[in-house]
Amino acid sequence: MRYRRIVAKFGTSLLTAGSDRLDLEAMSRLVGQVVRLRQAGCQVAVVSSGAQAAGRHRLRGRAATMRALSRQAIASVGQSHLMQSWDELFDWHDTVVAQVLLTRRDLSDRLAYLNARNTLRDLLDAGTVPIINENDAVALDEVLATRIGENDSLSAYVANLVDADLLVILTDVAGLYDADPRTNPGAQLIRRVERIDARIEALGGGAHGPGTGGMATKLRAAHIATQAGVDVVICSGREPEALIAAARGETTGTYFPAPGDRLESRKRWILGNITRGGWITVDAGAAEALRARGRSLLPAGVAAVSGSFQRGDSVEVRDLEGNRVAAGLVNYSSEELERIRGVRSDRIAEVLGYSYGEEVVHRDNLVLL
Ligand SMILES: Nc1ncnc2c1ncn2[C@@H]1O[C@H](COP(=O)(O)OP(=O)(O)O)[C@@H](O)[C@H]1O
Ligand SMILES: N[C@@H](CCC(=O)OP(=O)(O)O)C(=O)O
Repeated sequence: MRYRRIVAKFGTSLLTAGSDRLDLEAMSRLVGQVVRLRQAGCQVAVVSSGAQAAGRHRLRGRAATMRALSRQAIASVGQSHLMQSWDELFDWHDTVVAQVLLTRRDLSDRLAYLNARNTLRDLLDAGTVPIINENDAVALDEVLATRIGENDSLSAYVANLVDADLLVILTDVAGLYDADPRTNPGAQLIRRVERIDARIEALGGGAHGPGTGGMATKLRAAHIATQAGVDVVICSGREPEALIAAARGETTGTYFPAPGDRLESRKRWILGNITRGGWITVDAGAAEALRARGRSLLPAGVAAVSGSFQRGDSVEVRDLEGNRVAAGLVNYSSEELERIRGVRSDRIAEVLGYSYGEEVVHRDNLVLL
């Protein structure tokens, strides 16, 4: 496979296959592909829509209950059915799934963001398939800031969150056309988009069926993800091997290559956001481990903590002479680090009463200066 860590987004229109309920056959074909990717050594996180559709179907024949419930409440009814279906289908392949429900607030709050990221990475590293949806029940419409509102954008945020190499948005059309193919029979499929500019954005129409955002929100998602260095494919999930083909770099849909590489954009972010609040001084052994051996920074190598910073900040690392060694995203605040500096990693939980992992800065989140 060309890509290793993949986020696959399944839209309502695909999961219901044009009906008014979840289509287990369509879902099981997707499951088969995810399992094969896992066997090929890929990590796959799924963003699954379909809770509202499943909820409406569950409540069919109960008109009064349906009328009394908001869309969010209907999604809560459907989410458990949706998850049960995924769980059973993956279980046939001896694959464990995990439900993760997110809101916009979880992505904008730094602590929640880091916790979600750690949980998702743990789930992927352990070989499970996280299945993510928006937590519709608490993502209130009235409080606009807490709701993403559609899963195309959510899938782009998740791709960033787990540091994916590829985001595949699987839907019920073959990809991006130069006009909405439902209303323009002569519309042509666009195979590759180098830059999502206003001309491309103008092509994205809305949804006609059970879907929420249509092509417009898929293009927005593609823009978010490619800017962060993640390649994106929009393709038809009805094609039997669509997800596998995308992971091989051979999609028959629309391919959006990211303009820069993922690491570069991440490094740019780390370097552009170094906090002025404080810095970490490391001993000679740790400085050498970072500079020459590409290692993570562990608490045992931390000699001193200066100033104040929060978990998740980009913090400068200096050697005992005060020379700059690196900058990186810290897993511990300055207060926590003060308590665990010099301590062996396996004793972090004993000292703090909890642990955010054995590294102060993971090498993936570190840039040498
Ligand atoms: N330029 C376009 N190219 C392809 N599809 C388009 C375009 N503009 C609008 N669409 C519509 O977008 C729909 C897919 O979005 P949507 O129904 O929200 O799917 P999903 O449920 O997978 O998110 C297609 O069925 C199509 O009618
Ligand atoms: N959380 C909602 C997501 C709705 C949504 O974004 O649908 P879609 O446009 O089909 O991906 C649900 O599960 O129904």
